[in-house]
Amino acid sequence: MGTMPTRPSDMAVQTPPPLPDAIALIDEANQRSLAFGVSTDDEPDFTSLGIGHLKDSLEENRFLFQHAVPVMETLRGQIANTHSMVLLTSAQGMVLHSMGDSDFLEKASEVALVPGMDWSEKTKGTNAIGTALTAQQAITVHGDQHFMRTNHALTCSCAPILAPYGEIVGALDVTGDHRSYHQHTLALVRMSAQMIENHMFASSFPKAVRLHFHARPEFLGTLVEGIAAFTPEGRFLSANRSAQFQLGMSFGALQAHTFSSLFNLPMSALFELFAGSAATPHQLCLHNGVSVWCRTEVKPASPWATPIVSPLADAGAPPVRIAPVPKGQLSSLQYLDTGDAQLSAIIAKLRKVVDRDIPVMILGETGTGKDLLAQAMHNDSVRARQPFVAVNCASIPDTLIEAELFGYEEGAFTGARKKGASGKILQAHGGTLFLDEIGDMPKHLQARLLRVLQERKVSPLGAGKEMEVDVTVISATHKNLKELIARGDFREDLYYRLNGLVVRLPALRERSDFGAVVKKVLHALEGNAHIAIAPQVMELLQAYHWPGNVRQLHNLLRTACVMVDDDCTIRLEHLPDDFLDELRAPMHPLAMPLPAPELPLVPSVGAPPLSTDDLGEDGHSLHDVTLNAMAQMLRLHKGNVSAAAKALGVSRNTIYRKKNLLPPDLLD
Ligand SMILES: Nc1ncnc2c1ncn2[C@@H]1O[C@H](COP(=O)(O)OP(=O)(O)OP(=O)(O)O)[C@@H](O)[C@H]1O
Repeated sequence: MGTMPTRPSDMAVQTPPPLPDAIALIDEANQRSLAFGVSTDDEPDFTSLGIGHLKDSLEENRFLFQHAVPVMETLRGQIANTHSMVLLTSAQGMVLHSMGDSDFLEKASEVALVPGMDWSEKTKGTNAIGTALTAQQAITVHGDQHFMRTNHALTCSCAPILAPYGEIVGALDVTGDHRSYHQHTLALVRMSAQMIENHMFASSFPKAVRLHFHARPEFLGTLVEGIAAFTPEGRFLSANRSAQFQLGMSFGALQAHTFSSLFNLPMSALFELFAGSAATPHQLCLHNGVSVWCRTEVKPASPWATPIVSPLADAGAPPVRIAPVPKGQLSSLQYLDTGDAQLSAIIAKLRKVVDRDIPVMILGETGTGKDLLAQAMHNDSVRARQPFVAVNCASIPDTLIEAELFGYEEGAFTGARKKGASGKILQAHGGTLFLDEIGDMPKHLQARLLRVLQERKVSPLGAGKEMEVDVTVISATHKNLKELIARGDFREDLYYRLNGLVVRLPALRERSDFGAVVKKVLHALEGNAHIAIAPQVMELLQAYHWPGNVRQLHNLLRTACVMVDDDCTIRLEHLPDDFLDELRAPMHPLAMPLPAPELPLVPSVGAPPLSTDDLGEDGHSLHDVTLNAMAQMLRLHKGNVSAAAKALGVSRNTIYRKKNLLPPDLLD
């Protein structure tokens, strides 16, 4: 390091103390920042790239964008109310898309954290986005670790995203107020980046032989399974991170291999093995002697893995996200009718309009089940076998929404794909078009949408011709459209076109069937229907105000189900810390003396960072991270529970309680 100043300010680093690896990365980044001529006192640069570049970059990164947005939405749900935002960037560090807490979004725009801005180290010095992209690894850059003083109020965790052919295509970042720092954020960001990678992988090799494998059969179909793609002749095409880890080889090294050199089996034997049922896993032996469970079936691990593409979708284009037909029990209006009088009345009304070509508008707070209700209506209609296409108007940037909705012809604009694209309205032909967050539809497109609804014809950009389209339209919003109309932000004629029947879903706190909803959610969380809830916890849950409604309940129960002990009962100690903290807060209406929290279950300072290969099952819950931290520490300490517990800052009993959830043979 020589005598070069390696820190951007003379202030001491505040919380969190960085891991040694991170210190080295930040030192190197600071040296690069100096070499680039960035000054610690530079002001945020709002002019660097501009909107023209953004449009081109969005078009260039369309595939990444489509697969990242649904994951970003999930991540946003997990970090809701933490004064943070989720950002997607290009491989060069340009912000492509952002979403998050509205109060923080406002502040973020003051430090140029908005789409179109460049966060490479060249312009911003050390920062999580630029540094993760340069160092090609996930990192948290906190407070005054940022090179520029103007960014010292931020805490940022970022992970690069790899394309199916191994190159970095972008980065996923969570940035927040430095006072809202949380140790789990980096692991969440890593898992989410890996999820995006797996979704891109799943839609990249439709004709290849895809092998899903893991040493433990229960991990097949989860975020941590290895996926490798081969040509039908057995030539290696690609492998995700977990596959590379399990096969013990980098992407580059794998390229010299074939299916038979990696799995000790000729390709023909693989076809024979799975001839009966591709869904049944079989055990194979890897070239390194490790035995793994495999399947070749392309099972949708998520809504994005095997999208239903309507006959009109263009052949060569990366598939768009089309909302999945939900699982059996989630599929009907009857399923959603769980005894609340308001909801029953709504469902009775909706039953009357199904198949009557009456546009339905669903109002309701976030997480009340608007999307689910729209899917239920579709599934109960004669259109059930046709596509259900969901468009979230809030998550598509203004610059892309026109092309996304209406489609475009070859060469319609700079960067347009060779064969053009059909657009989501045409993709919904014969089925249902669900326009979520319709209040966010840009004003200039409202008139075009109105014409489509009135004339039942679409003209893709640059096509110069109209195509007939037959869709049932369901829209939803949590905004007050009447207010938007009064402000001139929403067209009144479109409003009247969409509101054939308007229903307002009650907030969870207003519902009288809380117990039934809890049961339904536990049921929907596969394998957890048998889990009970202690009366004290049920009372607390019932009295809570649930700002995130059923989504929040779903997330909380999913976490609690992972934490339960052998008696399968959710007690207070199984609830997430942030939820208990909220209840403990003196200002909270339910504030009550709850037992003190256990120390956080994260690796102590100096412990190695979590590896994505050790991450938990569904990639959504903080407690998966907890289990993985435990597994990693146990491995590191060769199964010594005392040492692992000490490193994690928890009691030995905490680890023993999770014994059944940890990989076998880990505990001494
Ligand atoms: N009745 C229910 N039973 C089980 N799960 C439900 C129910 N209603 C909603 N959920 C779950 O809650 C979550 C949120 O539901 P959904 O996406 O339909 O809400 P939303 O109102 O459309 O939210 P947003 O306005 O934020 O888009 C989903 O995980 C969904 O499966």
